[in-house]
Amino acid sequence: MLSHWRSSSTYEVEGLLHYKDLIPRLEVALGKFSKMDSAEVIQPVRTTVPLQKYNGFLGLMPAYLVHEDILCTKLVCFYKRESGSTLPSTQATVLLFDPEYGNVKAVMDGEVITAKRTAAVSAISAKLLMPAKSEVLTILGAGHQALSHYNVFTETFSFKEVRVWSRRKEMAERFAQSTQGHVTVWESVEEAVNGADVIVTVTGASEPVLFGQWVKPGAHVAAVGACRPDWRELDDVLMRQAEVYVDSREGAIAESGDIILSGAKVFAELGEVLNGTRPALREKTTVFKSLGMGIQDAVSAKLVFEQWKSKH
Ligand SMILES: NC(=O)c1ccc[n+]([C@@H]2O[C@H](COP(=O)([O-])OP(=O)(O)OC[C@H]3O[C@@H](n4cnc5c(N)ncnc54)[C@H](O)[C@@H]3O)[C@@H](O)[C@H]2O)c1
Ligand SMILES: O=C(O)[C@@H]1CCCCN1
Repeated sequence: MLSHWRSSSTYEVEGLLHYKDLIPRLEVALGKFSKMDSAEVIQPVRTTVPLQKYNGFLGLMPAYLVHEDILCTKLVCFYKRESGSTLPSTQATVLLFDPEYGNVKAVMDGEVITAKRTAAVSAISAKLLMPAKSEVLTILGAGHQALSHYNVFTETFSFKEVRVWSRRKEMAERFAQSTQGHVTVWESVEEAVNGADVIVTVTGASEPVLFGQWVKPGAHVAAVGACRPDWRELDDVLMRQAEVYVDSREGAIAESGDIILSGAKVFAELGEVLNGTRPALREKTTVFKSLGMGIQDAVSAKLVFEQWKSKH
């Protein structure tokens, strides 16, 4: 049984979860979810307990994939941190159950799972929706998600140029150094996204940082931050001019400030595109609004557990 904690388990999970295994399983799970058949997938919208005093929330994210027999929940705390804070913004633990007996089979660190499965789903969105000839990738934000997105996007696609912007330039510089200089640092969001084919927003912002007037027509935006109904990363212009895709419609209309406050219509779930029931409008400007789903943690946890068992 995996029952280690924090740093050692982060390290352990890191070595057991690989994008090449994760991406196909996430595609299958997203497709099943979008069939809206409770005989296949049961995943309520995440329950959130606001921690106003600390500018954060506790999220409970249970899911059951019936045929795969994966019963799982993630417990995640997320905080909006002041610039310069050294406290972590996300801490998470994933519990994998034996669905027949109800016992917990494994307790694993959820930070790597959260980082990798979120980035992998953004990569799936880009595979489906980015312009056919995409050369420039811009990442807004320079934290954990920025790194996992950089890793999976450069592993999966061949961009000629990767740019980063962060609200603190030194963090963007540190990020660029960690990639051995394969990323260029930009002073302003407007300059960083100028001409970009793919833009990943992975900030802790609660007000828009990316404005539609700066985005090249036809570009694809994977919008990963702003996970509360009153938080924004994207402005109304972008939300209204783009075709909006989501991971879960139900989650998006309950939790996404970018969707709720702009009044933008959701065009499709990624799973609907994967199932062939809604089109991938690659030639249009597209936004994939990611909120994160329990099924994504569940398939990741199963993979980690399988890999761990094969080594013990
Ligand atoms: N969609 C999902 O499934 C999912 C999963 C995990 C995290 N997230 C979200 O992704 C975002 C990034 O998470 P992370 O783990 O990389 O966090 P992190 O704390 O490691 O990094 C956050 C980055 O955002 C920047 N930032 C913070 N506040 C900002 C502001 N007001 N304006 C501009 N930049 C700001 C920070 O400087 C840092 O570069 C968060 O909003 C988090 O809620 C989404
Ligand atoms: O789906 C998730 O895991 C994250 C947790 C933090 C806030 C946003 N969503």
